[in-house]
Amino acid sequence: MQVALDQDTISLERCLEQLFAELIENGHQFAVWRKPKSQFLQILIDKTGKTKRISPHLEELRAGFIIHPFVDQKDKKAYYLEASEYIKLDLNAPIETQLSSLTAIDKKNNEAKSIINQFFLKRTATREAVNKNFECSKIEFINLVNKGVQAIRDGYLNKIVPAKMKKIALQKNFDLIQSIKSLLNAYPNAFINFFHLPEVGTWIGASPEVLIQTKGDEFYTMSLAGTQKAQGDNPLKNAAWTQKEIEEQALVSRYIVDCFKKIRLREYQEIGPKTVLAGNLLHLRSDFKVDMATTNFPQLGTVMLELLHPTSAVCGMPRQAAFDFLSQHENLDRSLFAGFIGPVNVEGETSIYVNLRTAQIKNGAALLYAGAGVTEDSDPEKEWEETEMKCEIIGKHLNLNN
Ligand SMILES: C=C(O[C@@H]1C=C(C(=O)O)C=C[C@H]1O)C(=O)O
Repeated sequence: MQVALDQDTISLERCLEQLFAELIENGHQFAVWRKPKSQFLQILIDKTGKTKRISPHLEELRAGFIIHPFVDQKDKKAYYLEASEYIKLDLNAPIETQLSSLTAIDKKNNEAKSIINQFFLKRTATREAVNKNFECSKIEFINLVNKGVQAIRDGYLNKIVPAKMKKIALQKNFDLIQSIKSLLNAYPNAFINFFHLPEVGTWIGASPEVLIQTKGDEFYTMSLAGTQKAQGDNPLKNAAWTQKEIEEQALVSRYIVDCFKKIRLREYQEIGPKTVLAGNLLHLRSDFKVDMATTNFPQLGTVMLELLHPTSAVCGMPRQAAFDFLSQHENLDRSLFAGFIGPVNVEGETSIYVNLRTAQIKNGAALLYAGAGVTEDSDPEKEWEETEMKCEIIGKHLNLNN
C-alpha cells in the first residue's frame, strides 16, 4: 500500500508517524531498530495478533525479533515477533524512493502524530500505583550498594550489579518519532530500538552491549564493563582506568571464557580490552570471536545465549549467588531491563543485545532503568551517579521541547 501525502517532499518522520499510528491503532506488535554504525532502519511487523512465546533455539526460528526478560521464565521461553512484514529504510537515501516498501495510511498532517501521542500519554490509575513502589531513592540505592560490598567482603560474591528504576512524566507534547530520531543521531554506535507489544509493553532504548551475534560462520560476543564519563576533546585517548574498573571488566571476560570452557570450545579469538564510547560514557570492552565452521559448533549462538544470560555485566558473579542476592535485596521488578532483545535470522543475521540504556513507556511516563557494577572497592555515591548518568542517556531524548 502506498503512502499518499499532500506534500512534495516527504520526511522520514512523516512516514514513520503514519506507519506507527496505523500499527498502534490496529493493535499490531512491531519492532524498529538500527544496528550500530548502520545506515538502515529496520522495521519488523507481526500482524498475527498473538503474543507468541518460543524456546530460543535460534537456528530453527523464522525471521523475527526476540524479547526476553531479565528473569528466566520457568519454561525459559522468550517473546517472539514473527515477521508478517519487514521494511528496511536507508536513512541516507530520500524517503520518496523507498515508499513502495512502506505500508501506511493517509492521515491528515497532525492526525498521526496525535494518535501516537495520545496513546502513550494515556494513564490507568491502578498500574501507576504499582510502578511507584519500585522507584528507588538515593538512600535506598546506596544501602543496596553497601549490602553488596559487604556480601563481597564476606566472600559470598565477587561482583554484584544492583539496579534502580527512575520514573519521569512524559510532557504533553511528547513526540515519540522525534525521540527515536534524536536517539539515532546522538548514538551512532548503539543499537537503537523501539518495540511495542500491546500485551507486554513498549520500550525504547540505545543499547551498547551485544549479547550474541551470528552471521554466516562467525559468532561474536563481548564483555563490557567499567564506566566513566567521557571528558575532553579526545575522551578515548585520555581515559585512565582504576584497578577497580579493570578488575570489574576482567570478571566479565572471565565469565565468557568460563562458558567457552564449559562446552570445551578452545579456539576463540579474544581482542582487548579497549576503551569504547557509549553516548557520553566510556566503557572497557573485549571482543570474542569464534569460527563456528572450523570449531564444528553450528549451534553456538543458542548454546551461548543460554549460558551467558544474565551476564556478570548486569547480574554479578558467581551468577546464581548474585541473582539470589538481587532477588532478596533489590526491590525492583526489572521486567525486560537487562534481559535481551534483537532480530533473529533477519537477512541471515542474528544480533541479540542486552536490553540496557532503556525505558519502558507506560501510563504517560517513562520508567528508566540502570544498574552499576559493584566490587569490593566501590564508592556507593559514585555508583549512584553512574546510574543517574545511564538513565540520562535515554531520559534526555524523551522530553524534547519542539
Ligand atoms: C547495567 C548497566 O550497564 C552495564 C554495567 C556497566 C558497569 O557496571 O560499568 C557497564 C556496561 C554495562 O555492561 C546499565 O546500563 O544499566
